[in-house]
Amino acid sequence: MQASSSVEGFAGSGGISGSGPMGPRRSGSNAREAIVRFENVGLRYGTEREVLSDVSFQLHKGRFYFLTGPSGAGKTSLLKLLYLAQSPSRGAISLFGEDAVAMDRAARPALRRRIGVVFQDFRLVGHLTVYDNIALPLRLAGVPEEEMAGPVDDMIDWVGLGHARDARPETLSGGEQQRVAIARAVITRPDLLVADEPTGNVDPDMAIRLLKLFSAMNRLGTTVVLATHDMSLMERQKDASVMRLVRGRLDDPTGALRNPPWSWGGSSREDWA
Ligand SMILES: Nc1ncnc2c1ncn2[C@@H]1O[C@H](COP(=O)(O)OP(=O)(O)OP(=O)(O)O)[C@@H](O)[C@H]1O
Repeated sequence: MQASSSVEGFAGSGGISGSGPMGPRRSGSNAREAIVRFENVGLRYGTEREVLSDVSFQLHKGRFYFLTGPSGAGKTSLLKLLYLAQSPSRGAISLFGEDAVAMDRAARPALRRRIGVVFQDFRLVGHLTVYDNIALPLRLAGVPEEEMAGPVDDMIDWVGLGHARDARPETLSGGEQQRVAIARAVITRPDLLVADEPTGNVDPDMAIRLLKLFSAMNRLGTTVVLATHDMSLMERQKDASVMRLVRGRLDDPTGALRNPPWSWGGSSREDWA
């Protein structure tokens, strides 16, 4: 994995130039557009302690990011903030240049349609076939049936589910359901793809194949954020940047967000799994 400056942890108040919380990009940052900005974001469920604290970073258009960290560190919670399923308890979030916190609820669906999501628990529609689950986002977007058939069948073949095209989700294995969820998330070529442990239920060969799919989308311009514990995936995607959460905070004591974690002094690859 290359050193990269495209994830810019700027925890605390000193990192951003400009006036407001969504002010101009700080000088010297990546020339690519920042499509996501978190600043001092905190999240608390009910009256519990914060599960995310002082989370600040930018994601740049067309880049590939891994989000890693121990179980319970807050990865799913951070992704929920990204795809607008959760509002922060404090802090500022900007998505595609829009203030995602202050935004009118009615404006959210339009923004949400630009984001493809692979949920950890898949969330397939039980009464629809594999084909219809994958076609669903295209139908919602008003794509004519005759235009969608080719791309949906190509996608079904790509994720190796040609044999299950007309099957219902309950008849599929966990790994097969996961592949349907991935195909559904990417079929619209979203601007931002958010995937929560998308290879957690498949064998290593299929994990590599799915990573190639994410990578191909990324080359077409989709910004990818992939939460995973899988070190071998992170090693394969050489140009990706790594964000690591530890107990709800982005862990960047020595610039790890800009450098491959396993080249980080004193840590072994196993420390990052
Ligand atoms: N809806 C909720 N209500 C209350 N607490 C929650 C809720 N969702 C998550 N939490 C808590 O927030 C913390 C972070 O959970 P989260 O699922 O975001 O972590 P994670 O890093 O994705 O974990 P894993 O790798 O096991 O999926 C945990 O302590 C969890 O118990």
